[in-house]
Amino acid sequence: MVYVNRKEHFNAAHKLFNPNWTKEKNEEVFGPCANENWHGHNFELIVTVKGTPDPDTGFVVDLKKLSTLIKEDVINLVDHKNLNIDVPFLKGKMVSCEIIISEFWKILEPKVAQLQKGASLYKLTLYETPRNYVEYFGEQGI
Ligand SMILES: Nc1nc2c(c(=O)[nH]1)N=C([C@H](O)[C@H](O)COP(=O)(O)OP(=O)(O)OP(=O)(O)O)CN2
Repeated sequence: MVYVNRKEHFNAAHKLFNPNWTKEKNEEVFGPCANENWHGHNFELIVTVKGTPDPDTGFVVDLKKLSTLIKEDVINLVDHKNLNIDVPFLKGKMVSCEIIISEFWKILEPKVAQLQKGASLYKLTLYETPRNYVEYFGEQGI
């Protein structure tokens, strides 16, 4: 098996805010991330696809096709958007990295499987800041 990676980026605004809590409780739990007038991040999304190289092309998956898929099905929906307001698949959800990455997985997993026979989505990695990032392998429970 070979693991092939494609990194994409997007810029987006959000706030971490539980509507069932008071403003004070949100500020206590989320700190500046609960700022009611939003804040922004430069996100990086790394998509890892697993498979065996095709004998004719040497590719597990064509990285150009993978990049186009990620951009059309995920990046274009979140780039320069307010994640709490503008993105239908995040509506009503807490927009932590954990929730964002699991929603990305639901979109990408079936589409990646169609790119090349035997190739499958292995892992997503989402950087919210250069120091804060999450990884998701599609395990259930979220
Ligand atoms: N488990 C999670 N914890 C936190 C999340 C998250 O999505 N999942 N998100 C945030 C904030 O949105 C944001 O990431 C915090 O930004 P910031 O504190 O500026 O980030 P840094 O740690 O990189 O900045 P430092 O200057 O190093 O503190 C918070 N928690």
